[in-house]
Order: sequence, then C-alpha cells, then structure tokens
Amino acid sequence: MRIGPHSLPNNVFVAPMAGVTDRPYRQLCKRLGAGHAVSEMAASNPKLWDSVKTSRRIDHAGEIEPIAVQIAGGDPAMMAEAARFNVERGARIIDINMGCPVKKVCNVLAGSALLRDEDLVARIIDAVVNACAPLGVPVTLKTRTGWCRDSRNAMRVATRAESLGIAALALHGRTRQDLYTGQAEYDTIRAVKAELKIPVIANGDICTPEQARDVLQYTGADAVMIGRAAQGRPWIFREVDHFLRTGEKLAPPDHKEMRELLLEHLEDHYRFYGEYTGVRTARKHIGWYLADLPGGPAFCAGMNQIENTREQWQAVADWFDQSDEPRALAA
Ligand SMILES: Cc1cc2nc3c(=O)[nH]c(=O)nc-3n(C[C@H](O)[C@H](O)[C@H](O)COP(=O)(O)O)c2cc1C
Repeated sequence: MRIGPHSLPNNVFVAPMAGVTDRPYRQLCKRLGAGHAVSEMAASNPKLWDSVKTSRRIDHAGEIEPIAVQIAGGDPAMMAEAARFNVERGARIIDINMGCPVKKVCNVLAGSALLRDEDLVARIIDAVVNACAPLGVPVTLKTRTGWCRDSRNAMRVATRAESLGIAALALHGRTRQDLYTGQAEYDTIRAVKAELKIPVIANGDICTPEQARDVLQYTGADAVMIGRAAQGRPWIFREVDHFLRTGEKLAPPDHKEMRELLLEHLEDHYRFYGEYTGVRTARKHIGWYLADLPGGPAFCAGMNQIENTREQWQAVADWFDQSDEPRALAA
C-alpha cells in the first residue's frame, strides 16, 4: 500500500494512542511487522511546543521512515503552521486528528468535535494540504464515523477530504458519542471505502488475525489499524501480517523472546527519554506486557518504588529469569 510517494511494507498499521504509542513503542511495532505508525497527537498550538509533553512527542529523531506525525487543533492557520513545523523536524507524512473524543480536546473544538462543523473541517484540511503540498508531504486524516449516532457524517467528511487532497483516510467505526463503548461498526467504513479512490484504513476492535482478515474482507479497506490490542503486545503486527499473507497462525513469542523484547524496549525508553522520564514511561509498558502473565500484576505493583533505570531493567530481567516455566501468554 502507498501513502503519497511512500510505499509501505504491509497493510497492518499501529494506531496512534497518546501515552501508549510513544517513539520507542512505534519503533518496536515497526520492527515487529507494523507497516505504518502515526505518532501520538501533538498540539498544533505553538505555545505548547516547548512543553515537556509536546516537545517529547514532536521529537522523531532516529525513527523508522516514513515518519508520520499527527497534529491536533481547530484553527486552520495554526494547523498549517504546525504541519510545516513538523515537516521541518522530519515528518514525511502529516496526519490530522479528527477522532479524539477526550473532553479537553473537544472543548477547544479539536479532535472529533470538528465533525460538528464540516466547513471548518474543510478549511483545516485545505490549509494543511496547501502547507504540505509544496514540501512533497502527503496529508492523511484520522476520524470517526460522526459526532453522534443519529448524524453519522463520515461519508460527507471523507468525500470532501478526498477532493481537498487527503492522501489516505483512517476511519474508527465509532462516533464520538460512543467513546470506546459498544462494538465498532464496519458498515460505515465499507460504505466510505466504496465511494473513495484514496486508501481507506479500517480501525476499531481488531484484536486477532482473523478479525483483521474479516474486517478487510467485509469493508474492502486497504489496511487495518490496531490500537488497544497492541498495548503490551507489539508482536501482534507480525502475527496479523503473517496470517493475512499465508493464512497461517504464528505462535506467540516464547518466554525468552518476550524477555528480550521487553528489555530492549526498556533500553530504548532510557535512551530516548533519559533517567527520570525513561523510568516512568517504561513503567507503564512493563505493566501492559505483564498484565496477563501469572504474577505479572503483583510484580508491577512493586515497580512504582523503583526510581532508576538500572534497577528497573534488572528487576524485569530477574523476574523473567526467576520463572522456570515458560509463562502462558495471553492469546
Ligand atoms: C489511550 C488511547 C489514546 C489514544 N490516542 C489517540 C491519538 O493520540 N490520536 C488518535 O487519532 N487516536 C487516538 N486514540 C484512538 C485510537 O487510535 C483508535 O482509533 C481507537 O483506540 C480504536 O482502535 P482499537 O479498537 O484498535 O483500539 C487513542 C486511543 C486510546 C485507547
């Protein structure tokens, strides 16, 4: 699959998840078979670019190409400026967030709140596409099926986005009203895909290789995007990709491989974020990896007391070494 000039290795993508799919995690997902990764959303407001959180999110040094940066905001000029700023810092694809349901974001008329104002949607897309086109950078859009269930406007938004030059569309099969509740619906994704010429990426509740296959078949989408099911399970991308290509299921990683993956992941956190932040960002990931393993949650509860990277790394290594039986991994 292609996004503008970029040819991607496969059609199994990792979804952007603020606070989860940080730079080390996106790298790992790509190394383990994700065909594409979009950064966590970064604020378009320049006043926030120096903040600790945003400056971390807009640092993409060393990332596997093509670097895709998601921007969030509701002001067309600011969004265009944010796009240019991120391209200067290495972005090769700009993604616009029109799906975030969080109140703090929606209250400033950004994320999914934009779906209530289709003209503003168009002005933002137009401004960002016009800022990126001279730089040779394609713009993608990630959105939901609508603001509320009785006015799903994804079709109108998608066709307008395509006509304004959006290069690919990721569609989460829920409205803002749904938040993350209930089941994602794929009928809207299927209908939108049937109308558009640009690639459509189906998103929502894809947790297994079989579900990925079924969603691709049902919607006709060009790719799938996996979010929560990848939390603590970066190998899901190679499992899904392998299954889609061969129809065969790959075994989950064994105890030894999981230990290696997690320790390598921790080292990336320490390298990218340093001692203080690294130990904290890594802590969350340790919890997600070990959540379903026997004894994992109890071990993780004690992690909060560890304040330095060397001790944290060693504690995780010891935990794996001290279990003599391979631990059953969650399916
Ligand atoms: C913790 C969390 C953070 C998220 N952050 C973002 C974000 O920064 N940008 C975005 O477009 N979507 C974000 N999302 C939405 C996901 O990208 C995805 O659309 C949603 O989780 C549905 O996919 P899934 O069922 O595979 O998880 C977030 C979701 C979660 C759970």
